[in-house]
Amino acid sequence: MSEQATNGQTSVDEEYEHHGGFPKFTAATPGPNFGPFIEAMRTLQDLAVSIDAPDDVLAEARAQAEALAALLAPYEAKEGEATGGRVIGLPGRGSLLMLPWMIEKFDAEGVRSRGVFRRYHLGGNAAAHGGVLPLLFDDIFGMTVHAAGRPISRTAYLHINYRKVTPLNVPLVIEGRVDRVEGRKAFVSARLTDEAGTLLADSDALMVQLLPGQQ
Ligand SMILES: CCCCCCCCCCCC(=O)SCCNC(=O)CCNC(=O)[C@H](O)C(C)(C)COP(=O)(O)OP(=O)(O)OC[C@H]1O[C@@H](n2cnc3c(N)ncnc32)[C@H](O)[C@@H]1OP(=O)(O)O
Repeated sequence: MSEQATNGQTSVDEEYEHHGGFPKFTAATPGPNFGPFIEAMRTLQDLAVSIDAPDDVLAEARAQAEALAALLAPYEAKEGEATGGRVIGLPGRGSLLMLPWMIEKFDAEGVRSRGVFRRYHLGGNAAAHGGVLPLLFDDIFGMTVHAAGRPISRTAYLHINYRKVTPLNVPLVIEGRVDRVEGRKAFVSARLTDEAGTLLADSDALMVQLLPGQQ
């Protein structure tokens, strides 16, 4: 992406053109411990939602968790500067919020990502919580419009058809594409399938490019 004006300053127009009113994000290149740290945090989330432990074990876990929070608190950084969410080579771009999936394809034809829903995504009956799927679809749509060369846009609506229950810990694939563009509006769609191609959910959404200066 070309972000610099000829005088070395990022022009407002260029900033808007590429970021659509969102904060400017640049890729982060953390040290080798960041990825394993985030993965360990996900394992903790899996355990936090699934354990049935005695209270003395919980007392020790609480103490260790509070110590870890105290260790990290001095390093809290603002949006756009925190490492999480800016590491393209890590699952979920290194964000604990995002699904820990890896991008396989990112171009104007569309975006494809692959991964699993984990124990901490459990809704009921061994299936993913229905509220987690919009997060996956919304993020793939955000990436899809960006990969198509449009500024990062804001989701106006997002509709999901839940076709089959979404299993945990089974490799799945999501593919998104831009179906049509009308000025500021990009109409996008995506399909979530298993590796055999069985459709689990599909979605369509409207992504609206922000106007200059729009909050
Ligand atoms: C590698 C890095 C990648 C990084 C990738 C990571 C990116 C993640 C991206 C995540 C994206 C998000 O989740 S964003 C967060 C969730 N979304 C939001 O919070 C959006 C909140 N809503 C808004 O801000 C606003 O309503 C907007 C911006 C969507 C639209 O407001 P506006 O700018 O005033 O425009 P407005 O005139 O109302 O609408 C523009 C056109 O869209 C149509 N329109 C607007 N809303 C709707 C609607 N719900 N359903 C139908 N049509 C609609 C209007 O009719 C109009 O059509 P016409 O008359 O012109 O034909």
